[in-house]
Amino acid sequence: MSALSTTGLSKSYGRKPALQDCTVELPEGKVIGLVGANGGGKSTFLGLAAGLIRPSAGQVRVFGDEVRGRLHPDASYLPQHRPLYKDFTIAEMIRTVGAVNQRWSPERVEEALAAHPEMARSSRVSSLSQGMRTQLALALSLGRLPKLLLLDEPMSDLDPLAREDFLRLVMTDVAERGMTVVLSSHSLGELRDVCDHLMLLHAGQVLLNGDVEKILDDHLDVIGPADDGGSVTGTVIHTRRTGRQQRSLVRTPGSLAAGWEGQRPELEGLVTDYLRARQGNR
Ligand SMILES: Nc1ncnc2c1ncn2[C@@H]1O[C@H](COP(=O)(O)OP(=O)(O)OP(=O)(O)O)[C@@H](O)[C@H]1O
Repeated sequence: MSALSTTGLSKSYGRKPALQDCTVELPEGKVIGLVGANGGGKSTFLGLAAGLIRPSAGQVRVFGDEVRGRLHPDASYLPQHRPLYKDFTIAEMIRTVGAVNQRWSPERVEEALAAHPEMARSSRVSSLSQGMRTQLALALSLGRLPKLLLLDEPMSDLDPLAREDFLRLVMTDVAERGMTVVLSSHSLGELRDVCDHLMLLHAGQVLLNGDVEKILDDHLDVIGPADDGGSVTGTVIHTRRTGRQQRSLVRTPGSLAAGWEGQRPELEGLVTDYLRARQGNR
């Protein structure tokens, strides 16, 4: 079964479409990287999956159950603005979230915070740095022992060591409990290390959705003479010309003509080429 599936899912704010006719299946037990340019629809997609945003059309299902205006009991959602009460202490926050969740593991919260002795349980949320708030919010999300964890740009305010700790915590639950993670990020380098599956959104449309290795296998970076573009077979996603050479990202390439060389693309370059093709060269 898919952890998360959508059918014809659309969301408009007024007349402005933020997500258009999105039909995807996101596999269970995998780490799914949700990427795209600013305003591409990533937060909207995650908000819809969490039941916090009402669709304009279409459906979202989590483990087969239609999401209707509330978070699925097997899901946790960490939005970009961390959902914490500023006047509460850390201990009060943990108790409060624990009290409203039937499935709750205070031990998991403590494990998640163990690497941060500086976060005294008597500290008020208002006194925590942005990164500390993210760590607390993640610990609370993991305390629900979710089967699906939805994370909206979770690492944007973490330092490099905290990012490593963050990913290690999440990957432990993926490995030990088969948790599925949908993780939006602008840092493709970071995603490359942890993601099995990639979903690329641009202007509310799904440009790519699939297993990362399969996506990379389906593409080729080809380099050849600038005046010989007609020899390239397959779907050319994006081309750049420099002097007498041209470099193209090609989907489902055929055999290469004489004078051309090809190599498997890197994930970062592939995503950038898809976005450049939509936005014009910059
Ligand atoms: N509450 C809202 N009211 C009106 N428009 C909105 C609202 N939320 C998002 N939008 C618009 O919907 C589109 C998608 O926004 P969204 O925040 O989902 O993108 P994103 O991919 O998460 O962007 P970013 O990478 O910048 O965080 C954008 O054009 C944005 O301006």
